[in-house]
Amino acid sequence: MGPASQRAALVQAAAAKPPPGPEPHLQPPVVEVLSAEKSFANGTRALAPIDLTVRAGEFLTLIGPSGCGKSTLLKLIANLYEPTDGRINWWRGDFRKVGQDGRRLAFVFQDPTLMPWARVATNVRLPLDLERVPKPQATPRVAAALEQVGLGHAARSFPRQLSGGMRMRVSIARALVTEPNLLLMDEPFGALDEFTRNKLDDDLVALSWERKLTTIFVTHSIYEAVFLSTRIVVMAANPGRVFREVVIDEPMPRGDDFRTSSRFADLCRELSAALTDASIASQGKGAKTPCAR
Ligand SMILES: Nc1ncnc2c1ncn2[C@@H]1O[C@H](COP(=O)(O)OP(=O)(O)OP(=O)(O)O)[C@@H](O)[C@H]1O
Repeated sequence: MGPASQRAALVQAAAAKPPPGPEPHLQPPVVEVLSAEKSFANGTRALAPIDLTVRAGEFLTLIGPSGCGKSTLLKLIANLYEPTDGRINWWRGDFRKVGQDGRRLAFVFQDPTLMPWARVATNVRLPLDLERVPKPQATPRVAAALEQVGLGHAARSFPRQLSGGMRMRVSIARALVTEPNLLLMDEPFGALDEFTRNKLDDDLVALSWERKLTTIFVTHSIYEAVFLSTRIVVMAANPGRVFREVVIDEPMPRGDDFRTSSRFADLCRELSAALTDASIASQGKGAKTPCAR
């Protein structure tokens, strides 16, 4: 099966599934940010106290002017940074809960950061090698993760032989191979052309819905945020803070029908207005207005 038909199969499989069970607000919390704030050693106050609960199955997007602390908040949630004050709960406990009982977190960065000398399959296997998963168990998991991103045929290729979109798919496969339930993505498609980005957005919506992933996503794109998210948190800067929330109650999985609908256009307008307000609220210290894409 070629990548296009694999993608279509994935979208179809997702569409064939029954709708998810309880309402989003009744789902258990996966991440609770409890008055967490962050200042850096150089005195930059990146985040004022943030309160945010992300529930199982949500696709939550952080958007806001440059420097409002989206990446900092994501890194706090990934436990890559420690809050200066306040705390974060994962599955209602501290970070030791992560990794226990199948509760897994994976992070996808904007740069795919692949090992150039290693084949695609070896790149995807890296987290399993680090966990010392024996090769006979790791190999089928790597194959399954590559199939999921439509790259089953590219296992033996080297990163230099792949397009930018394919390299990003490898990076996503490397996250999926760990079978995460919490996926953190920091502007993963920001460097890609619009066509490739739309295709990856389509696949991500199908994947996260089918696998009931809880996803926290950072983007500068209004269209991408509306297309992917169940909820969007608009942040303001100076200091970084939650400014407004926009709920996208369109059913999953979504496709071009939604992308070309008047409802989509209305939601983009609503988010654009919220971002303009957030930019105004951030002004005074050089905050930039986000782009429309
Ligand atoms: N390691 C660091 N040391 C000092 N200051 C930092 C560090 N990382 C980020 N900052 C500062 O913290 C603030 C928030 O940065 P952050 O990268 O989280 O914002 P962002 O919203 O993700 O920005 P962008 O949209 O431009 O990627 C900025 O003022 C930034 O300069």
